[in-house]
Amino acid sequence: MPTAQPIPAPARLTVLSGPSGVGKGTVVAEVRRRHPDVWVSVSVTTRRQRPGEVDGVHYHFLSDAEFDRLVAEDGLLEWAEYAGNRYGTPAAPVRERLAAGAPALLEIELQGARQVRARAPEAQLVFLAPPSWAELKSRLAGRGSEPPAVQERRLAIAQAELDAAGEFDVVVVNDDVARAADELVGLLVAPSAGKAAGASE
Ligand SMILES: Nc1nc2c(ncn2[C@@H]2O[C@H](COP(=O)(O)OP(=O)(O)O)[C@@H](O)[C@H]2O)c(=O)[nH]1
Ligand SMILES: Nc1ncnc2c1ncn2[C@@H]1O[C@H](COP(=O)(O)OP(=O)(O)O)[C@@H](O)[C@H]1O
Repeated sequence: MPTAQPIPAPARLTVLSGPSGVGKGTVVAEVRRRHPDVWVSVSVTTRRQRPGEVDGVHYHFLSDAEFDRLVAEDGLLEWAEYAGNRYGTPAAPVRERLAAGAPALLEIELQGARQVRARAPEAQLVFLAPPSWAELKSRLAGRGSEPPAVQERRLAIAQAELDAAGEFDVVVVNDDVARAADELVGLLVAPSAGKAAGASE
């Protein structure tokens, strides 16, 4: 568990989580298409680069040793192992962004979201949910970026992630990309409405 300094408050930090294949990347891309000024953290990962992914844009792709070094240096705001690879949020860019009073968006998995909650209780946690389990399976398979065994592994994790949706401040259902992007934009720009207005029971 990282021990770097706490994030300055009250700047708005939003975390978007949800199971693999639910459409996090697609919805965030739509938000950025409409609002290029929305800043999204670029994570580091030890996962292998997929075709079409650009180093430094989609992720910073690191070796295990490079990732170890960042952890040792306390350079990550949070990090987690997911389906056999490690992923983490570089702390400095997020801290700079928030210190400047500008919103920051992290797209990370459940363990990382919990770490952010522990370190920055004022952060807004948003869970992106699929309209149904069948639809989640078909999106993950339809993307075709992982072999079936990896898809199965991600679906097993997805079940646990869906069970944790109640820990989040807001649940956004990704039934339609444009609608879900609208809802996310509303949460990003509302100064503090997310936690109060969107809190799920
Ligand atoms: N904790 C944590 N999770 C991350 C980070 N970056 C990405 N993830 C999550 O890692 C999981 C796997 O990401 P990826 O391999 O890109 O697959 P995809 O999101 O299904 O396309 C997803 O749930 C991401 O949201 C990070 O910096 N920290
Ligand atoms: N609202 C939606 N309706 C139908 N398909 C979607 C929707 N959102 C995303 N998808 C598709 O689902 C697949 C997984 O989306 P992706 O953004 O890669 O998910 P994640 O980043 O959560 O793993 C992609 O093929 C994407 O085009």
